[in-house]
Amino acid sequence: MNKLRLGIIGNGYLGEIIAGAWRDGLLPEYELVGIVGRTKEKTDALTKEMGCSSCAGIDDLLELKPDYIAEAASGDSVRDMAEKILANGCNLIVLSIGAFADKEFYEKVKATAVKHNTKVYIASGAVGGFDVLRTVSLMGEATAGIETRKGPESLMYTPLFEEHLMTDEESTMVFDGNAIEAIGLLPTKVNVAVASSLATVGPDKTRVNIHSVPGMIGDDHKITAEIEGVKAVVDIYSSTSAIAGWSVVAVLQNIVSPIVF
Ligand SMILES: NC(=O)C1=CN([C@@H]2O[C@H](COP(=O)(O)OP(=O)(O)OC[C@H]3O[C@@H](n4cnc5c(N)ncnc54)[C@H](O)[C@@H]3O)[C@@H](O)[C@H]2O)C=CC1
Ligand SMILES: O=C([O-])CC(=O)C(=O)O
Repeated sequence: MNKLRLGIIGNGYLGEIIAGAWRDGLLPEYELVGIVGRTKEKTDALTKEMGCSSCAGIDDLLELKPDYIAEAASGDSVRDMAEKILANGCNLIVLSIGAFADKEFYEKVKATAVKHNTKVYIASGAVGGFDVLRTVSLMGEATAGIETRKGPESLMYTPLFEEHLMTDEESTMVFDGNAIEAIGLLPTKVNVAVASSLATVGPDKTRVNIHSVPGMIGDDHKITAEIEGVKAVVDIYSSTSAIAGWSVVAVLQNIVSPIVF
């Protein structure tokens, strides 16, 4: 059987995890054809290791006729490339889901996918349980929210950081708003909030709280979706964001598996 052709956008931490899983034989139904990166030297080194093409941009990658592209780059890359990818008959797996907090863009992406018979897969990223969260949200007028806990160091260089957080002994709520506001303030750190909101009641209606927890390493995300008589809580702690890269590997396995989780 012909292998499905796989491309990756992003040559960083998560892109390397996806490529490494392919190299290590976890995705035998796929051929990794190319990786797009912004830094040529780094992309060349990674693609040499993988034995695939080094691509300077999305056009180079699309010339290789991929069936699936996994994005592990940035919100801007999704904004710039998603429609082009889908219109070229290629399916897209997204990690920088924050781009979809923009309803108009999200709707355009959906319409492009429908028109070209392609699909967008929202990877579970650093969280998960979208199946049950979505199920509960279908059952009635749900309320949904996500509470994120992280150490103060990981808030440095963001608008939420304040020096006292580094010496505080108690945890502090540093953000209370919706998923649109959250991704606006932290464009690379709360994709999980936007993904959870898309699975439930939408970015404008999903409540997001972020707590700075002294000494905490990694992130804990607790997502709740609730209607009268049913409550789902999904709580995921991870010391690094590697789980997000692995979630793309899980999507790619689901796509070819006779059993879908
Ligand atoms: N959904 C989720 O739960 C999570 C999502 N993420 C998101 O995944 C993405 C990747 O994260 P990491 O691998 O940790 O970041 P990283 O910074 O290690 O790697 C990203 C790489 O993509 C490249 N890149 C950025 N924009 C590009 C573009 N337009 N074209 C080509 N290459 C581009 C950068 O040069 C960089 O090497 C980020 O947007 C991050 O916010 C990260 C963690 C969890
Ligand atoms: O890794 C995490 O815990 C969450 C994250 O960066 C994101 O949602 O973008």
